[in-house]
Amino acid sequence: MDGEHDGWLTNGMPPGPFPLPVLGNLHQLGKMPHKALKKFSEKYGGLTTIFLGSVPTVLVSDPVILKELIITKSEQIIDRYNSDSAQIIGQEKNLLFAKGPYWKKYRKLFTGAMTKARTHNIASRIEQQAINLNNFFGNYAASGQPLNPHDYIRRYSLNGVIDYSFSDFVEYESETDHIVIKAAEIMEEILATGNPHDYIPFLKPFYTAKREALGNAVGQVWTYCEEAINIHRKSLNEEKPRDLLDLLLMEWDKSDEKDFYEDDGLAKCLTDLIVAGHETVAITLGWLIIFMVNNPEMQEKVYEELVQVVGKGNHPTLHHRNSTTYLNAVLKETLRIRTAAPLALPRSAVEDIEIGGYTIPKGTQVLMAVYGLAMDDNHWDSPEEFNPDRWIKETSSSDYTYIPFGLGPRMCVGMGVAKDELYYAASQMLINFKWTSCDGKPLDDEGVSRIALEYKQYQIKVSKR
Ligand code: HEM
Repeated sequence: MDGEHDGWLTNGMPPGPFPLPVLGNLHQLGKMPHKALKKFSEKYGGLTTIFLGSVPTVLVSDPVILKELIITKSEQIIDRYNSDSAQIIGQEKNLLFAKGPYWKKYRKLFTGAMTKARTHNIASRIEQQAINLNNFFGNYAASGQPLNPHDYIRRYSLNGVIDYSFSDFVEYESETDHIVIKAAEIMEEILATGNPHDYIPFLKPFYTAKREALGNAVGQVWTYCEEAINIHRKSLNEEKPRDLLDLLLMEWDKSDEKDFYEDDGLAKCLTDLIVAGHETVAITLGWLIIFMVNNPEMQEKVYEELVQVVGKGNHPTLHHRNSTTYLNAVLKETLRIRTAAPLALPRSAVEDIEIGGYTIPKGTQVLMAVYGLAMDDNHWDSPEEFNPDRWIKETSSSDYTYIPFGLGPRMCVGMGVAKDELYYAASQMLINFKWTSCDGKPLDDEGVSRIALEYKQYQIKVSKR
């Protein structure tokens, strides 16, 4: 079947808006691309072709087609699409952007080590970071000053990853020149705004300085990870693994494919945990605070549930998670309504794929409409409403319409860590403090669209319970 680009035939690809030379449809995405893309899906259907500059891209927004493509045909869509920036970040040697058998082998190593991390209670490192964050908020509450939580929740999410992975962390109170914080900030700033040369290759020469800055920042994190590998290898005690890196070295040692792995590849994959795990968790916590401030009765309900399950003066732990139904629903709803990765991460068609009566040609970039699916009123009652009860009443058809961590064999490898980090921080923050707006008005809940769907920074009052 031929798709129509508003009258323009696309050789069997799904329909979509008419693309301009050079720009493609970039000019139609505006300041909120996730919303513009949702409108395209509504107009053209569950498979829509758009051109991001010169990059042909298929957006998948139908849950049935999504399941067929990402689960049933998973091998045909397992690779990532590598933009120029992605190439700089990973050189196709990292988990985020590598392809084929290389990716599979490193993914196996990480999945194995992360599963073992559960039995060795490595998540207790994250718990300690949540306690440190709350001690910091405690000092702030005592001062009575308005708080912009942005920098501190970011530091928590970074600490969560580097403590869990390397037994390293930075203090909340101090100015720090920790190499990873500086490098992560540079990387995120460069990536967040999007890079036109990723879509319009002839612009590359105009972005030399930016490309070099990205390469230098990521290079510093590789060096940090390589040094951590050396130190861990010398001090590893297999009886008492301290963190994820210890467990990775142990998995490597017992692997049938021991000779395949290299320090260079491991360092690049470890770098991903920082790149992919820092902003995403911090942004989700930032949104959680907004929705709790704007819905004081829900905040109160979470508090009461925590007091009942955990007891006042006690630290919530993962053992309490199964009993805090309402808090779990609040976290799920936050990840639905303001998902940090509204288009997940781009996949690439490994070969020509026949689906839904159309062809997705080999090499085409494929995006999952994470935001579009989560906000589709064909699948959700009043999707624009923050309503944790929808998860308790189970009235939603959430299977393939709720995919904040992606789908299939290439879904987020850090999902378990992310959920632990979110639970620890949220439970501590909400049992210990009351969060209110400074002027009694609701906080902005629209946000700004950068590479992630970010909140606008805000100030709030935090008072001790
Ligand atoms: C709220 C927090 C997070 C969200 C919403 C999120 C979301 C995602 C999504 C949508 C993908 C792409 C999945 C796909 O293609 O199907 C992904 C991949 C990935 N995420 Fe996360 N993530 C989060 C936290 C984390 C954390 C904490 C880590 C590390 C500890 C992490 C590490 C990764 C890595 C390494 C990949 C690439 C996996 C691969 O290609 O094999 N993420 N994440």
